[in-house]
Amino acid sequence: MAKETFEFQAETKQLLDLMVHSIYTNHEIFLRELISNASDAIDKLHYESLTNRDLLEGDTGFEIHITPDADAHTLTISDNGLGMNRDDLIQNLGTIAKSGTKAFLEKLKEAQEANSEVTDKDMIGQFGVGFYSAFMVADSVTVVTRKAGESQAYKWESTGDGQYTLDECEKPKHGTSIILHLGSDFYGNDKEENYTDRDKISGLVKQYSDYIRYPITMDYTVKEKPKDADGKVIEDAPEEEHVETRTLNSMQPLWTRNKSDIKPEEYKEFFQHQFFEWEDPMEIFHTKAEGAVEYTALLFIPGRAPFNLYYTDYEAGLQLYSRHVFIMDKCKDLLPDYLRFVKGLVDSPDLSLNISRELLQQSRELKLIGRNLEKNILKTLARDLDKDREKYEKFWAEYGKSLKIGIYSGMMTGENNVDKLKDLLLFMSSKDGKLCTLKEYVGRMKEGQQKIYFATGKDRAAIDAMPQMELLRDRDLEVLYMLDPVDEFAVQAIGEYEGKKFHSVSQGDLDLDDDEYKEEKKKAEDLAKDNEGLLKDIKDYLGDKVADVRLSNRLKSGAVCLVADAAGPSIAMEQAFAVADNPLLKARRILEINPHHDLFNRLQTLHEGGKDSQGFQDYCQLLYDQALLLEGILPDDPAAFAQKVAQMMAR
Ligand SMILES: Nc1ncnc2c1ncn2[C@@H]1O[C@H](COP(=O)(O)OP(=O)(O)OP(=O)(O)O)[C@@H](O)[C@H]1O
Repeated sequence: MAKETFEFQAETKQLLDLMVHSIYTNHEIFLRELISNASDAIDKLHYESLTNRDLLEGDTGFEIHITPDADAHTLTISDNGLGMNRDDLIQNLGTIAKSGTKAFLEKLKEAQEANSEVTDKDMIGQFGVGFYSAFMVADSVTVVTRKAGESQAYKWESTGDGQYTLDECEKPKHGTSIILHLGSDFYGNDKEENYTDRDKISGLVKQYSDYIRYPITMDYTVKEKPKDADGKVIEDAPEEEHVETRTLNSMQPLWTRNKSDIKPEEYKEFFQHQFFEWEDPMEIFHTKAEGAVEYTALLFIPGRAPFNLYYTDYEAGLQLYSRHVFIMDKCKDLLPDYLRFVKGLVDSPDLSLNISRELLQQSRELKLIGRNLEKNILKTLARDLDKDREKYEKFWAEYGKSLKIGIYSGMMTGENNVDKLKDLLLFMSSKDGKLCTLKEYVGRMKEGQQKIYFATGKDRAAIDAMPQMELLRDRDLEVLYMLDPVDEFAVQAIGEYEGKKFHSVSQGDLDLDDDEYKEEKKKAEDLAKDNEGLLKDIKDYLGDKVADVRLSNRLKSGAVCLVADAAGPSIAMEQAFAVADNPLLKARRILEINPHHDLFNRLQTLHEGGKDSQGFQDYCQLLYDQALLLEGILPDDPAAFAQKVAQMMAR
C-alpha cells in the first residue's frame, strides 16, 4: 500500500486550528490527555484478554513508557494497549464522532467572547478533544500503532493543517506510540516549557496522572561507580553509565485509598480529569461496603448540570471496575434515571469479569449495589436539605428538574418514586418568594385550609398578575408557584401530601372553606340562572373552543379568566403536551366571566341588542382572546384580535 493522504473532517479541522493557534495557555495538559488515552487502550486490551489471552501475544506487563529525546526534539508516549488498525485510525483520529464537540467549540467561543474565568484547562477534554491537544506543543505528530491480534502496523502523520497521511509500517509490539515533534518553544534548556526535560515530565506525571493504574515509566541514564560481588561500591573505580527504568506514578487508584488520607484537592483533580469536568463537585460520596455484597464507590454530584442533561444524547451511568480492572464506562443500571447526573465509579470484587457486559448489568449484585447507592445519595440530600439549606438550594437549582421528572416518570415505569422524592421537592411560595418544601407548606397552612394551592406560569410576576390569584391573596392563602412545565406533572403524580390534595388556582372550584366564599358562590349560581340565555349564547358563539362559559366567583377585579375543568389536565399541562407534539391531552377550557365587572353589564346590554349583532360577537371573541393572553397563549388569530381592539379604541 502506498502512502495515502486524507482530509480531516471539517469539525476536526476547526478543532485543530484552535489547538495549533492555541488560545490555550495551559499546554502541559496534553501529556495527561495522551497518558489517559494510553491507559484507556490498555484497559480495553486487559478486558478483552480476559476472554482471549492470545491477544496479549505473550506480553503480560502493561506499561506506558515515555521517551523524551532532547537531540531529536521529540517526546514519545508508548503503550502496549489495544492499538488501532487502519479503520480505527481513520475513525478515531480523523473525525470527531461526538456530538458534544460542536457544543464544545461553541462554548469555547462564548467563553472567549465573554472573557470568562473558565480556563482552557477546565474546558479541554470535557468534550473529548484529548488527542488533538498534542498539536498545542507539537509541529507534527506521528502515530505508530498495531492492533493486538492483527499483523499489519500503520503510521499516521499530520502537521495539524487539515490533512493526515496513512502508511503501512512495521511494529513488533502491539499498542501505540505517539511521537510528538515538539515546536521550537517546547524544547531546549533555555525554555520554560521544555518537554524533553525529565524532571518536568516526571513532575507532570505526578501532578496529573499519579493514580493511573498502569506503570508510567521513563528511562534515566545513571552514572554510578560499579559495585563488587557483595554489593559494595568500588570507590576507586571510574563511574559507569547505565540505563535505569523508573516508574513515575504511585499507581494506587484514588478510591482504594483511605478516605482520611485523601486531600480535597486530590478528589477534585480526580473528578475533573476522570469525568471531564471543569468545576468542583458539589458533593462527594466515598463509601466502602462489606456484607451481602462488597464494593467501593466514589460518586460525585458535579457542580453544574451538563447542558444536555435532559436530551437524548446525554449518556448517564457509572464506571464499573472489578478488583480495579476496568469493565465498562457508562453502566446505566446502577442508579435510577432520576439520578442520571451523578458521576463516578463502582469497584466490586463481586462483579464477574467473565460474563458479558449485558448480563453483568442484570446481575443481582449490581442491583443490590445500585439500591444501596441510591439510598445513600437520597439520605445525603435529605441531610443537606435539613442542615445546609443554602447548599441544598444550589443543588436544587441544578438538578431539581431531574427529581421532578423522576416522580412522574416513575408512574409510567412502575417505580414508586413519590415516597422517595416528595420530601426533597422545593417550590417557590407566594408567601415570601422563597423556596419551600411540601412539609413546610402544610405545616403553616391556615386553619380549615383543605388544599395545597398552586399556580402555573412562566415566572413569578406572570403568576402574581393572574386574576385567579387575587382571591387567594385576599384570603392570605399561600400558593406554590409552578414555574417549570414539569412541576405540574410531578404534583399530579404525588396527588396528595399528608392528606391534602393539590389544587390549581386555574382549575375547578377553589372550594374555600369560609362563609364569604360560600355566599359568593351561591350568589354567582343565582346570577348564572338569571343570565342563562346570555351565557348559552356566548358559548354557542365560541363553539368548541370552550367546554363551558360560567360566571366566576374567583375573580375580584379581573374581567375574565380561563380555567380548566377539575377532571382532566390543566391548561398549562395541555400547553406542555402541545410543545412535546402530543396534542392528545386537551384541557376542558372553561371561560369564567366576572359578573361584578362593568364589562359584564356592557355584555348584557349588547346581548339585548341580539346575539347575532356584530357588537356582541366582537365582545365574545375579545373576551376569549383576553383570557387566552392571560394564560400566556396567543389568540388563534392575532391579526383579527388587534384589528378589533383598534376599532374599539377608535370609537
Ligand atoms: N494510545 C491510544 N491507543 C489506542 N487508541 C487510541 C489511543 N489514543 C487515542 N486513541 C483512539 O482515538 C480516539 C480519540 O481520542 P481522543 O483523545 O481524541 O478522544 P477520547 O479519548 O475518545 O475522548 P476523551 O478525551 O474525551 O476521553 C480514542 O477514543 C481512541 O479510540
